[in-house]
Order: sequence, then structure tokens, then C-alpha cells
Amino acid sequence: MSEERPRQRTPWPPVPTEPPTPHAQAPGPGTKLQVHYDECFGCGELDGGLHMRSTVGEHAHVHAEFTVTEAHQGAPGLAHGGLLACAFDEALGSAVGNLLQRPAVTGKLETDFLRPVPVGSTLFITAKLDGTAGRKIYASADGRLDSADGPIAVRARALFVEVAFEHFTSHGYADAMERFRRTRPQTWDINP
Ligand SMILES: CCCCCCCCCC(=O)SCCNC(=O)CCNC(=O)[C@H](O)C(C)(C)COP(=O)(O)OP(=O)(O)OC[C@H]1O[C@@H](n2cnc3c(N)ncnc32)[C@H](O)[C@@H]1OP(=O)(O)O
Repeated sequence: MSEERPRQRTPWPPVPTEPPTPHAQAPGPGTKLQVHYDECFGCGELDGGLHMRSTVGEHAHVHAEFTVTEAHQGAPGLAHGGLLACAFDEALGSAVGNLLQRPAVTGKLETDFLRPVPVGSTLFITAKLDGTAGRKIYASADGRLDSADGPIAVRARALFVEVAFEHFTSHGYADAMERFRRTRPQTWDINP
């Protein structure tokens, strides 16, 4: 279970990209990020949700923690892989949304599960932006077991695609923007 073993062999990002430039109003290092939508399975307060909290780190990184409870099992005593992928989707999406302040959705999410993640353990996830190419935003993350310098248990990389706000109102609830704003007014007023 060596973390040195290269599981992700394909080039990343897969296309030429521009360096990701954080938005002028992006929160700075040390900022504890707010819930982006209070009914979000990843960061909201729903029963059985992941209840993730994130903080902006140095060099446009976002640090997130996910504590695995009995509600998150796949095999007895072990986290379900799909929920681990969900935790990475949340951490990566948080990095994209907060640092770039661009509305975007996950187009592709790859995960490498390197070690089992037991109930009661906490994954310390560090997400970073890798590059942008027009509407395409590439990001990746490592999840370390039980401490910020623990062994890497999960790795992920993702493509987010920038969308217009109509994406949410036409495919989700018609009052999606009001729902976002009720949770977090300032973010959604940057790019109304
Ligand atoms: C502060 C905020 C914090 C937020 C945290 C939230 C975390 C959670 C985030 C989510 O879970 S989002 C929900 C899960 N994702 C979705 O529901 C997205 C569903 N898919 C879509 O709506 C559309 O497929 C999508 C908007 C992603 C793209 O459709 P479009 O018609 O707008 O664009 P298009 O298909 O032309 O793709 C744009 C580019 O991306 C590329 N692309 C899209 N999907 C891809 C894919 N899967 N693999 C590779 N490339 C892909 C596509 O090839 C193209 O490249 P080029 O510009 O070079 O031609």
C-alpha cells in the first residue's frame, strides 16, 4: 500500500491550460469557508451528510476534513468508496468555487483508493487548482489518513465545467439562486 506507487499515469491536466488565477475577491489563506448551500450533502447540516468544513491554505490550496461515521460504511467498519468520492467532489468543488468564484459543475471525477479508510478516521484532504482552459477547470486532491501528514489514502482529480447561473434554475429548483443566497449571500452577488 505504498503511496509512492503511481496509479494516475495519464498526463494531467490532459490539455494545455492557463495557470489558475484566484479571483480578486477570493478568500485568503486561513479563511474558514462557509457552507455554500445549507442543504448540500457535502457541507450542509443534513442528517447522514458529510458535514465537511474547509479552510483556504497557502498557494491557492483548500484544506477539508471528512470524518467517517457509521452512516458512511460500505464494508463493515470501512468507508464506502462512493462517499469518499463525494468528499473529494465537495473539496474540489469548494476550491473551484471559492478561489475562482466561477459557477461550475463537476464534469469528470477520478478517484484512486490507495488505503482502506476506517469508521472513526478523518481524511485530511488538500485540493488544488491545476489549470484552466476556457470553461474547463482542472483540479486535484490528496486525502491523508488521520493527520495532515498521514499516509495518502485517496487521490482524486476532476474536470469542472463553468456554467451559466441558468444551469441551476433550469435543471434544479426554479428558485435556486434565492436558495443559494439565503445560505451565502455575498458569494452569489459577486457574479449575479
Ligand atoms: C462555493 C461553491 C462550492 C461548490 C461545491 C460543490 C461540489 C459538488 C459539485 C457537484 O457535485 S456538481 C453536480 C454533478 N455534475 C453535474 O450534474 C454536471 C452534469 N453535466 C452537465 O451539466 C454538462 O455535461 C456539463 C455542464 C458538465 C457540460 O455540458 P455543456 O453542454 O455545457 O458543455 P460541453 O459538453 O460542450 O463541454 C464543455 C467542454 O468540457 C468538456 N467536457 C465536458 N464533460 C467532460 C467529461 N466528462 N470528460 C472530458 N471532457 C468533458 C467538453 O469536451 C468540452 O470541451 P471543449 O470545450 O474542449 O470542446
